[in-house]
Parts: sequence; structure tokens; C-alpha cells
Amino acid sequence: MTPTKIGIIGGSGIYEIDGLEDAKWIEVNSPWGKPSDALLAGRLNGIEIVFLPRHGRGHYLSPTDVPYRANIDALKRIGVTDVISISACGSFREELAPGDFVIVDQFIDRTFARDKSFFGTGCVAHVSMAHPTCDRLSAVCEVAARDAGITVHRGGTYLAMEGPQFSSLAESRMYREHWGSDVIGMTNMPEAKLAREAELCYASVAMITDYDSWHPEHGAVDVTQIIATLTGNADKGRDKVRRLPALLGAERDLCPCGCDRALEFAIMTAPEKRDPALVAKLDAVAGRVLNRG
Ligand SMILES: CSC[C@H]1O[C@H](OP(=O)(O)O)[C@H](O)[C@@H]1O
Ligand SMILES: Nc1ncnc2[nH]cnc12
Repeated sequence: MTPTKIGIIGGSGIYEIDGLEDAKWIEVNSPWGKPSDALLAGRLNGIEIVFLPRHGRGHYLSPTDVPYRANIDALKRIGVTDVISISACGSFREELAPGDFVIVDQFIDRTFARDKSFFGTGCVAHVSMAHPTCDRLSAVCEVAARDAGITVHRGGTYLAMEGPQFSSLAESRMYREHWGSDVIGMTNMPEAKLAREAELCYASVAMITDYDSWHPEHGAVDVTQIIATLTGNADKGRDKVRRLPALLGAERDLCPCGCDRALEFAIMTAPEKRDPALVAKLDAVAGRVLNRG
């Protein structure tokens, strides 16, 4: 058993969390660059929590410019075991209404201008993304949201678009009618891929803020409406976060989904062909498998 350390990545409208004991902002240096911000570390019910605002305090980073690799590396480096992403999302389904939460379990990655892997020339690895989220952590997020009085839907496909512009009507219809997507956002990819490479359990909580552009009665998306929905949900969202530690427990066993062993058979590059500089950068992410004899 190892101690649980919960990492929370807050998306649009969530730039800090309150109620942490001994809370302090910590600068974490990563060989993958500067994370979006310092990390807010503290304890909730005796369990360690680390919070990172994805777009930085003041929302200065666009979805394309979020330093996804530095963020995931920093969380891993500081000892986080379980990462919960909280994101504002558009809905492609009438029944997924603004104010509801969806516990996402699949992704379609349409992003194209981001670094998507820690690995590459000099250390090649292929992890499975068949089941990109952790079922155990997702179950905890579902219970916490339900207990906080939130309408929550378990399972859903998140379409990750590059942005920063919202989708055209034609794109919105294609994602919904032909691609089977349930929600849309701009940030969960490559975040989920990188969390898997870093052997971190990852769950994604989509807070529905709008109906994107397909809905005949709702017109185009606008940021004012998104912020109003997020603000209206803030108290319940905070309540949900407060419930997580008790549900997760202070100690964790190996993840039954295997998230914490994702690299076990993933690395292809022969030891003598590995690039020492890249291997050094992978110390936190892949040290468990690269450093064994
Ligand atoms: C404020 S609307 C668009 C913006 O909100 C979402 O951010 P996040 O996923 O970090 O909550 C969406 O992905 C866009 O980045
Ligand atoms: N409709 C939408 N499309 C992309 N990202 C979003 N974030 C919130 N609503 C969104």
C-alpha cells in the first residue's frame, strides 16, 4: 500500500481550491518546461491534495499553449498518484444539460498542434489508450458528485478539438451525429495520453456549460454563458472536491485497472540504443521501468 496523493487539474473558471489545510503554492521545476502555474499543495481530511490551474491563474494560457507535458511531469514528480481533471465542456446530447457533470470514459483526439508524448527518438514507447480513464477513480468522482447534489452521468465520449475558436455548425453536427461524441472541449488531449504514459490514474469530470452550436434552440456558444454556468455550479463543485479524500482513502493498493503499470511492456528501444539525455528527462515519468537492472 502507498499513500494516496490526489492531483486536481482545474480548467476554465477554476483557478484555486479553498479549504486545504497548510495550503501553499509550490514552484515545481520540470525538464519538460514550466508548468501552467505553481502547484497548490495541502491536505483535506488528512489526505494530500495538489491543485494545478490548467490555464494558469488569470487564465493566460490558451488550450494550445497549455504545457501539458510539464504539468503531468510536475504532478508525477511531486508524488501525485491520482489525477482528476475538471473541465468546462459543450454538450452534444439534449439529456446532458448545462449544469450537469459527465464522467468521461472515452476520447476522440482532433488536436494537432501539441506535444503528445514524453517518448520519441532515443526512447520509443507505445502505451494502450483503449480505456483512457481509470474506472476506480471515475467511480469515486461519480459518487462524490452525486453526494454533492450534482446531476451526474457516468460514461461519455469527449471530442478534443484544437480551438481556440468554437466549432462550426457543420463540425458540431458531424461530431454529434456521425462520430458519436457526447461532449466537446479543448484540453483533455493530450493530457489523458500523457497521464497514461506517466502511469497516473486519470479521471475526467466534464462540467456541461452549453450545447455547442448544433442545438436549434440554443444558438452559438459564448463565453459569458459558459462562465455563468460555471459560477452557478461552484458551490456544488467545491462540495464534490471535499468528498473525494474520504472516498479514495489514505492508502492505495495497485490500481485494478493497471494505470500505474502502463509502461510495463511499452518501451521498445533497446538499452544500448537509448538516448541518455531523453532517459534523464524521463526520470519521474518512467523511472520505475527505466531504472531497473
Ligand atoms: C471558456 S470556454 C473554452 C475553454 O474552456 C474549456 O477549458 P477547460 O477544458 O480547461 O475547462 C475548453 O477546453 C476551452 O479551453
Ligand atoms: N462548446 C464548447 N466547445 C469547446 N470547448 C468548450 N468548453 C466549454 N464549452 C465548449
